[in-house]
Amino acid sequence: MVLCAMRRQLLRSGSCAVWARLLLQRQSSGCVYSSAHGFHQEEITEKLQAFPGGSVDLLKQESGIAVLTINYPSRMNAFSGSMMVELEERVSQLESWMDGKGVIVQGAAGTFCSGSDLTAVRAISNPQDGMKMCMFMQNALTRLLRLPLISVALVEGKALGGGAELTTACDFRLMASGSVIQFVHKHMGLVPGWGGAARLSRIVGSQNALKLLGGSLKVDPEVGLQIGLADGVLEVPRAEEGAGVVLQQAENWLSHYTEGAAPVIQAVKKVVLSGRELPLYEALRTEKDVFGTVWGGQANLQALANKSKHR
Ligand SMILES: CCC(=O)SCCNC(=O)CCNC(=O)[C@H](O)C(C)(C)COP(=O)(O)OP(=O)(O)OC[C@H]1O[C@@H](n2cnc3c(N)ncnc32)[C@H](O)[C@@H]1OP(=O)(O)O
Repeated sequence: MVLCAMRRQLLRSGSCAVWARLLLQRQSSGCVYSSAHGFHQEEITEKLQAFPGGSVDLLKQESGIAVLTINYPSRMNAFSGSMMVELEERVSQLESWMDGKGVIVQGAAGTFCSGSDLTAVRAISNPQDGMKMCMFMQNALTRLLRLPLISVALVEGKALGGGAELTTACDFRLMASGSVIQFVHKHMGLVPGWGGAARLSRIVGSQNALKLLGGSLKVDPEVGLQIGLADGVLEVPRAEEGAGVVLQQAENWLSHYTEGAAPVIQAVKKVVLSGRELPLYEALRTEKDVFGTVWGGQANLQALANKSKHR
């Protein structure tokens, strides 16, 4: 409501650029829900902490590529309540990583994530708490998608339910041979609530999204490539399975897009993000602002001094 009033006032005063900047700031903070929507972060965090187990681990590497690991192998990396809270904390850490360029989201022990922990789901099955959990995860996953880092979901084994939704909160998806992404929500009497349906429709188009959700279809790497859900398939020879071989392949794949100075890579992500999320007029103005942050910057001056050629 407050934002709508501000928007009207800014539009009346012709300050569209200011509005666009405000919108982008709001977007980059990822606050889909705030107290104005009845969402109280501390209240839901406390409720989620009552369902502990597993962890979400973050490894920031000197290469500028971080690895975020969903780690609860005894439950096929399902999200416990405390893991949802940890996810949000890890996203905050990535938001303030000045040297970061990319992030790979993976599951521990050769499988991606089997969605929310059904033990917790059973215990908080009333609609009010379900909605609060849903708002919490939408906020966290929207902020993950809006990081100024290029993100890749590395899918090994199974990505089910909320796990499938998590893959859509990354810029790219790489599927290892034998892996499956499946929106099993319909079988659970549900629809996605972590923002997965909205993002999926944008990735594969609404026709394909309707098929995947309506049929709870199993997407293997071949189908994934066909419909544009997967951006690459990692073939892992049996003898080389395990021991981080797939992760290394994903890092190699991502490094094609993260080579260069961190401020430039972050700027690339920001202009694409604004193109993806803002109306054209506002995206153009944002692009100009981001351009201003790299023009005459260290990488730009260095390239000019080197008389770079692009043969
Ligand atoms: C946001 C909405 C949602 O995400 S709703 C949740 C959607 N996810 C599901 O319904 C997944 C249900 N699980 C399964 O279908 C199977 O366990 C899958 C993942 C296919 C693995 O099968 P399989 O390889 O045969 O192993 P398993 O069933 O013996 O599982 C190993 C242990 O992991 C557990 N597990 C698995 N998924 C979850 C989950 N989402 N929540 C809680 N626990 C889960 C299983 O119960 C099993 O535990 P245990 O060894 O029996 O103690």
